[in-house]
Amino acid sequence: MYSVVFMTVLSASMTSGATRTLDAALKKGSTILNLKCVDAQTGLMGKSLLEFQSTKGDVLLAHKFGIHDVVVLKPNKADLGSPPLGQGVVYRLKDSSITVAFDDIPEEGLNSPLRLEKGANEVTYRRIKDTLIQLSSCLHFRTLKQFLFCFKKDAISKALSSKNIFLLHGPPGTGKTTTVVEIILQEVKRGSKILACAASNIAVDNIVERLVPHRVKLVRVGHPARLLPQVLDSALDARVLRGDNSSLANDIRKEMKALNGKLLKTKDKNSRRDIRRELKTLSKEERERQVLAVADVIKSSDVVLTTLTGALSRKLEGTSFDLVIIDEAAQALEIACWIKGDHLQLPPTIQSVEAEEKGLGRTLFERLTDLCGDEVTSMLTVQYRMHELIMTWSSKELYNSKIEAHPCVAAHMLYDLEGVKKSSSTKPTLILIDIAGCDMEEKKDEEDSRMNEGEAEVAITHAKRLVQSGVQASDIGIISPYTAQVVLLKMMRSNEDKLKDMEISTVDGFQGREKEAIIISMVRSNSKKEVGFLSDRRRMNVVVTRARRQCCLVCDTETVTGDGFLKRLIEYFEEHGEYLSASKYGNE
Ligand SMILES: Nc1ncnc2c1ncn2[C@@H]1O[C@H](COP(=O)(O)OP(=O)(O)OP(=O)(O)O)[C@@H](O)[C@H]1O
Repeated sequence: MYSVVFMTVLSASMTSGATRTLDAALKKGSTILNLKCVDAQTGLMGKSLLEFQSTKGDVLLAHKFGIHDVVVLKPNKADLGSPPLGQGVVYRLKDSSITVAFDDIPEEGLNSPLRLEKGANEVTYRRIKDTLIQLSSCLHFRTLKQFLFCFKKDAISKALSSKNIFLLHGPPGTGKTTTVVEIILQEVKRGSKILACAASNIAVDNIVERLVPHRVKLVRVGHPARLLPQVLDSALDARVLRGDNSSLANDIRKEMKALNGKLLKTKDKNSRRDIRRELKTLSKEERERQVLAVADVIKSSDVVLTTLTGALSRKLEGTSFDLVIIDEAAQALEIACWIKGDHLQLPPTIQSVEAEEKGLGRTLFERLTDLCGDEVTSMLTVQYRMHELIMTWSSKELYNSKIEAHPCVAAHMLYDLEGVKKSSSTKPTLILIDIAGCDMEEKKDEEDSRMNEGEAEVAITHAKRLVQSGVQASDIGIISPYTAQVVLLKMMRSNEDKLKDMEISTVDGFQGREKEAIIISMVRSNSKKEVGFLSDRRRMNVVVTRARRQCCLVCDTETVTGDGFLKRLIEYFEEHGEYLSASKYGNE
């Protein structure tokens, strides 16, 4: 019964985001029309990188494509539901071009006008659906009642000695990821082969980044265009290229590159067919070599890291593991994981309201917590990230005041960092910059995401002041819950050379990560006091607790205090931090 409900809601979740007409897709920015292919290269570990530009002018029309998005390529005039020429992942974006990584170069149609559509990740969908079918015949939740739950001081030894399932729960900064890394290191020493997964690519990359300095034999399985640049060296494709089979595969790729170039220039139909045939043969040969090379890399790795759905990759078929670790399990769809997390941080992202209402939003982590009641409410309580003032709001609001700050971080200040001066910008731990009454109303973009230009300017100004006081740009992060605001902030950053290493992202891009200084741009500013999903406690909990030494909140207090939860947040900042009006925080 449970699986039938899931199957229905899963389909609902897949179809709810679909656009019904081309006009609507254009309006939503989920389609780019009138493109021509201007370059084809073999790169990024054997993928075909095709660059597209507008047939009409220099700059691409406004769109909502982002790096890592799954896209499909179609002839310009094809019907909305028609089969694509190919499916790929956005690899590079410029104002005037978009580069997509394809597994294979599309066979036909590259010489005619083209369009790109944002696509659903069908591989993920198919894998989840297959898993659900398999689970429906063998799922017995009650057998999961036996598991361990413990405090961090015992966490590593208990995890190492537990026979079946071990569940680790901890509020922000209490060292869950650090503990997972330590467990992996110790298990590797004991000769275990480990599969480490998480719901999102970024959470997997966090573990890879922390393991790399320990020189563990590891491999990160996943599409290279979707990985953080810092972990590309550990990617399966990179390791395959460094393997024994790689020199032959390299020669094949060089040949393919030359042929791809020739294909673009050739007009004669027969010659084009011959080239395509040759490319097909080469591509097959390369793939066979790759299968062997991939098997070698997986076999020789002690730790394999991938997303939950990536773990169902054919590349891992036939490999067995001694230990499976699921990081950020509280953010994972139950179907996707069969355990570490915090159910008071980000929940899974679900597109369909119907799917969420019918139970897709519930995670295995929550289910286990509920099933076992008080037995499982123990949690790690000492955190090693935040100044006490930053931590206390989250602790009181979400964890019954149970979190403590370790003395090594409880009073650490921004100006304690090497090279940072004590200034009016670096002295406060909490800053509230109020845009109320400053004529900085929110706006909607074409896809209904919200932005606030005035607020973005204030956030950038504060970041510049921090840098002037000696804070490294790479130690600063700006988080906004709205994608349109993130895009706007990134555009503003591109004009500020000194801020180029500052990270700007939505909340999801920051889960599991931290920065010395975090600036939050809340965006909402309207007379109706509408706050949308800002009132999601779990989301705001993640945002505030990414900050180690300073948390700066930029918002319209008149608007956001319309919500009781946000009102308490504002009052906390007013009471314990520095209050400034945006009018006195002029642009520089
Ligand atoms: N025992 C420890 N001693 C000193 N520092 C620690 C210890 N454990 C963790 N840390 C540091 O505390 C910070 C937070 O750790 P970590 O990222 O592992 O926490 P987390 O529980 O996974 O956080 P979150 O869920 O909020 O992302 C990191 O900077 C980490 O290096």
